[in-house]
Amino acid sequence: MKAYLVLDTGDVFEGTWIGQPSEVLGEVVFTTGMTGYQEVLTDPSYAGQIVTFTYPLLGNYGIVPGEEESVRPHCAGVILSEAYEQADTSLSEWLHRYGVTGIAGVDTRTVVKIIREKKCVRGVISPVPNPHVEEWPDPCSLHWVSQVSVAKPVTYDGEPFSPHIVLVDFGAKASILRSLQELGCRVTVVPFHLSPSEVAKMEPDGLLFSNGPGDPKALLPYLSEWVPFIQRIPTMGICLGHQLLALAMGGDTGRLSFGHRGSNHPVKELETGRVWITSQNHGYAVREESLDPAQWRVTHRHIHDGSVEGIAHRQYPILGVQFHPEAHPGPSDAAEIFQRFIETVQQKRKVTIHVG
Ligand SMILES: NC(=O)CC[C@H](N)C(=O)O
Repeated sequence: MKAYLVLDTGDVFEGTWIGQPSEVLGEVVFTTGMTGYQEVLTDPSYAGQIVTFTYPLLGNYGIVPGEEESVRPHCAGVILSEAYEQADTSLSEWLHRYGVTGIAGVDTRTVVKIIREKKCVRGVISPVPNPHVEEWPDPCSLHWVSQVSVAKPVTYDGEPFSPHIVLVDFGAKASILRSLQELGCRVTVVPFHLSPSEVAKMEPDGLLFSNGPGDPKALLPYLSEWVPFIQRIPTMGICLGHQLLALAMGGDTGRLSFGHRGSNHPVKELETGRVWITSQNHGYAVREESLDPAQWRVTHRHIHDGSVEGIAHRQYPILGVQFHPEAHPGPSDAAEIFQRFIETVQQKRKVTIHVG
């Protein structure tokens, strides 16, 4: 049986199935990393999306236990050129185990060119070349975050006297938790819908708003409640979390013309002029013109399109980064962001202890 990739632009690609043969639909995005397919496929931020890998060979180093970013793959589907099937655990077997659908043998270069030209492209992986689509999934639905956030709070002990960070889970990658643990922190991961006053009872020294899937505006109803807390408790946001902090404080977000996804995105730190190669996965970004310069400082910018990649509040201890300092996949040039956040947390603790 043949597999077809049918785009809403009218383009049709014929290929072969990998993973679980079934019909899936979603936004078609592309990622440019040369390695790290397992981390990409298990990154919860891809929930609802069909991911095209631009690197032409996938599966060549198998599936490596411990390299997951969550317990299972979350993307709706996978598009690739060639799948290598000789590894101990093959990619196709692994996708099949989790019911994830994929199509191989696709001219991914052409798919990417179409996305770059048309900006937002939706598609279907189907056993027929003319599938009937009743309704496209809505990226601005709460469904995506709801299905990837933890069900109830979980605490991970840290080193004695270490700060307590509450990680608000919108679909957090495991490497974010690991990065905080490496710095000795005690971490409590909480569901995204837990009320901020419940979180405050946990006496966090710092808050971290995680990455996650979908349009950040789906979370608007939850944000105003957080404002008094993020003005008081040092808070950092990563990717979706960064977008949410901007929205909460009156900023706006919008779609990029096409997303930044891959392990090779250059970002400039404006204060030092240093360029980091960063890991990225986002289709939305904070709109610079929506940020009041009296309140916000843009700290990082994408070298390719100049979009906002980092912000810091001038008055409150809030910082956000659009890229992924936890890497996985990709380089750890930006890992020091965690260090800086924890320093701010420690500073605030000292002041509080001193004053209190
Ligand atoms: N990795 C993320 O957190 C992605 C954020 C958001 N879903 C976007 O696409 O922009």
